[in-house]
Amino acid sequence: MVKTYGLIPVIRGVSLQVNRGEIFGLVGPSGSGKSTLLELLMGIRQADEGDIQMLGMDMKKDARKLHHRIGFQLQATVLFERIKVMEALQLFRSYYKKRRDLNDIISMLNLKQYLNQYVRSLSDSIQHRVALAIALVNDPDIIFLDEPSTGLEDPKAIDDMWSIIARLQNEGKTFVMTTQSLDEALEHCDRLAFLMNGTLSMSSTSQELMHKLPAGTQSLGEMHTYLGVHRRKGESA
Ligand SMILES: Nc1ncnc2c1ncn2[C@@H]1O[C@H](COP(=O)(O)OP(=O)(O)OP(=O)(O)O)[C@@H](O)[C@H]1O
Repeated sequence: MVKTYGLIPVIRGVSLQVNRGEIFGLVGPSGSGKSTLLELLMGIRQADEGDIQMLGMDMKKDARKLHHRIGFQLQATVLFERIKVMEALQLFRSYYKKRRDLNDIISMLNLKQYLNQYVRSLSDSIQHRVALAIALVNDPDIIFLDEPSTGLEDPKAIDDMWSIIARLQNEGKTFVMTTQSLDEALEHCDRLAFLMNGTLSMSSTSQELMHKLPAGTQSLGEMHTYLGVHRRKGESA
């Protein structure tokens, strides 16, 4: 895929495959093009070049059908802050024919006590749970998450989020997520792809990568230094 904003190329020829049932992480620093790539995959933006096949369908030809089979949690939750939690869930659920049981979503996300509260009155971490709940209303096969732990300062909230994602993966759901955190990606994603200036520098399973990385590699900067050294030597990382 290629995507240019005006004259500025943001995605410069990315090709990737995500396997059904896996948690796939797009890792990269701020501005590397992660959100844009995610938005292309979700069909929110159109690629200038390239095709997307998903669930046996073509994103251009079968966009409407595909939209019913995906869910997403973007970084901003401002869209629905002026309504109550239950109203937001019912509203988004009403857009779809296939729907997940609302009580199941409410109990999985532990939202019962907040249903009659305005979204804007809730803490960031609860708003985050509401956004994830909304991503589930159509019982999607593929769930896209844009930096899901950004804004969650409480470690318990982050652990809870990953437990919910693990439970959904056990049901067979596929996740495609972006993150700036190498640690988080290594711990929770089955496979990773590294995005830098709109190109993929590598994709690998987390297991393989953990064995290859020098002990103590923690940051994305160290990771890119490692990849750069290997590329200069003509080796595959
Ligand atoms: N609608 C737009 N019009 C023009 N440029 C844009 C637009 N959206 C993003 N960009 C630019 O494209 C580049 C990639 O942005 P993108 O948000 O995809 O990166 P990112 O890796 O997700 O960054 P972050 O982690 O900060 O969200 C940035 O330089 C950004 O300023």
